[in-house]
Amino acid sequence: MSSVVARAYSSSANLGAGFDILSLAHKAYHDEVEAEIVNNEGRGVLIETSDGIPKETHRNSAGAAVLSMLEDLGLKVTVRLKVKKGVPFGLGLGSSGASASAAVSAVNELLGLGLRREDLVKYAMLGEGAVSGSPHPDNVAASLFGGVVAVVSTSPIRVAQIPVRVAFNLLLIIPRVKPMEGKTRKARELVPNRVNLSDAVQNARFISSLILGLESGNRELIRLGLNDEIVEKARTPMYPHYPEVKKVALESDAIGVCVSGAGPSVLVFYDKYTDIMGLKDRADNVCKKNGFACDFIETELAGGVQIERIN
Ligand SMILES: Nc1ncnc2c1ncn2[C@@H]1O[C@H](COP(=O)(O)OP(=O)(O)OP(=O)(O)O)[C@@H](O)[C@H]1O
Ligand SMILES: N[C@@H](CCO)C(=O)O
Repeated sequence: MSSVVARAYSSSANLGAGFDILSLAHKAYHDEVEAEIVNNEGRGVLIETSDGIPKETHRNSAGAAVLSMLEDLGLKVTVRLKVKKGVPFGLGLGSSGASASAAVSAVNELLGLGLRREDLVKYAMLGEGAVSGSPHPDNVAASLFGGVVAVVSTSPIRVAQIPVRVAFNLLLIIPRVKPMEGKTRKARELVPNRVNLSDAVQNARFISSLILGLESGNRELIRLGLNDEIVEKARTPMYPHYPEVKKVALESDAIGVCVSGAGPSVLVFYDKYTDIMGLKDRADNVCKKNGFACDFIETELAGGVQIERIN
């Protein structure tokens, strides 16, 4: 019985003010999903995993994503997905998105569907919706495309890859805490439906600054762009450590800092001008002051989803 294995990397979404828009993939962690055909009698998705995530298809981001794909394309096939988690979940590292991205890519290859990556984003984000209550495209766009991406349209899906003309490294500051059940769902409930025009304009300025800074290699524009007047502020109760972690990181001359996805992890952009050792010490003290230790993962931009092997 043939099978296809796909690998998708972790991601940090909501770069600066880019809530549901700007995201990047990093090599910190990855998921692997193996897809195989069980039979051609009926439509179904079976989940095999021993990594602490739901085995029910509709509660698993990978299963829900693939089922939406089979239903939308009218395919009568039952597939099995063996999900091997590498991305820790519930920490803002795009874990549910990585599984969904790897799963739809493996099935696309397995069934020879020839779908474009935008099509795969459409299905993978439905997998995200099964987990967080609302389909958001940013994590899966980063895991599928790689690099830094902007989801510029959701109907139809359009993803722009942002050219990065500046050398930077990434530091993930990951609280060593028990993942909150349904963390992203709860975080999305905190986002206001109505905002002040002044805050919306300020966030548009931040997004402009971030994208222009990445494309031009302007360090100051990147730092300015990694701010958010709306979502990060609304969600601060979920990560009270963040404002002070950001403060000490900038005092250590980080390029810029933002919350990774829906948190609680924090993403730091840094380079040769950054006192990275001092930054980690200071951030570690802040975490301890908040009652928990943190892991510090130095990483870099990752590519998009990869078909690892076809058995
Ligand atoms: N394939 C999967 N991989 C990871 N988590 C999954 C998966 N399927 C369902 N889940 C559930 O989703 C939740 C984790 O997803 P959640 O969106 O809250 O955080 P995350 O994806 O790890 O980070 P982010 O904030 O970047 O989205 C957990 O409750 C987990 O049980
Ligand atoms: N944009 C999503 C990303 C989750 O990682 C959210 O913040 O809800």
